[in-house]
Amino acid sequence: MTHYLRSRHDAICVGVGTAIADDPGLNCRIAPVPAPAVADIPNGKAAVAPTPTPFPGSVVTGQPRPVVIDPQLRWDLTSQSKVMQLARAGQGLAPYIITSVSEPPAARRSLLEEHGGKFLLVQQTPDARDGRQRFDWRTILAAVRAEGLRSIMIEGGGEVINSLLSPENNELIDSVIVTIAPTWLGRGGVVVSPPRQLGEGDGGGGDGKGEGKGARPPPGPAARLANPTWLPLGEDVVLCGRIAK
Ligand SMILES: NC(=O)C1=CN([C@@H]2O[C@H](COP(=O)(O)OP(=O)(O)OC[C@H]3O[C@@H](n4cnc5c(N)ncnc54)[C@H](OP(=O)(O)O)[C@@H]3O)[C@@H](O)[C@H]2O)C=CC1
Ligand SMILES: Nc1nc(O)c(N)c(N[C@@H]2O[C@H](COP(=O)(O)O)[C@@H](O)[C@H]2O)n1
Repeated sequence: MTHYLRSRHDAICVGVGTAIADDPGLNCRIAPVPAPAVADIPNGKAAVAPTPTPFPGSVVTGQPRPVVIDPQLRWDLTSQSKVMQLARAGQGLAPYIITSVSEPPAARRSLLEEHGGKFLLVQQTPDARDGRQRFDWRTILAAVRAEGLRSIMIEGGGEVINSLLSPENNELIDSVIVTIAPTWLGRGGVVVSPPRQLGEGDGGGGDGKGEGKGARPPPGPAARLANPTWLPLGEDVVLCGRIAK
């Protein structure tokens, strides 16, 4: 499923936490999946949803562009990083690294550019919730779009997914695909639990403990997927849906 989805997007995105933890390849390791021929569709009706064509204007060539969110350049990218080895072997593309470091180390920039990657300089702004300097997802997507990339799969990890699933970003998400495997990941597993929107309350902005005037508004309804589809796939179940409005 992951590689099928990678084959359908111009770009795939992970956070620096994933890049450091996994040294991922971030390439597509299946051949492009063709749309089913009409003759293959039983009784003239599709037994499964037809394979979607890539987004209009997409530059999909079989390999997605890895996009790594690394504001402080914590990822020690070297010529031996898997993504760079795959780029040299013609089995993947070198990453675009979204950073707020205006002058990345010259050697790393040269290495990246020799492989066809680049740094994309993006300014961070204070997060409305905690004041931390963060990238706004609209700015990230605009920077990716300016490179001619028209579709992006946000693959992980937990912090990236939580930040994108924040209520204020819901309108940016076309669809959500979750694979559920019969596995407990344990303490080191990825926890996805985006913040919940506050509901209509008295809005007093108090300490959140009290009742009535001055208390924090109660939480609004929990976020849900609309029209969810559950598909068994081997031992796993794949959940697809759109964010409910
Ligand atoms: N099962 C699955 O499908 C997947 C699992 N994973 C797993 O996820 C784990 C890593 O997850 P996690 O540790 O949460 O790390 P992430 O990969 O989510 O990266 C988090 C880092 O990315 C940067 N970042 C994320 N969002 C923003 C933003 N809006 N603005 C600025 N910077 C941002 C921050 O870097 P900084 O701290 O430098 O500010 C942050 O610490 C790995 O173990 C990996 O195996 C990963 C992908 C898929
Ligand atoms: N196990 C798993 N299932 C998925 O559905 C995933 N999207 C991932 N994602 C991440 O993919 C990376 C694997 O490395 P390659 O890029 O394929 O070399 C790794 O970062 C996983 O955390 N994983």
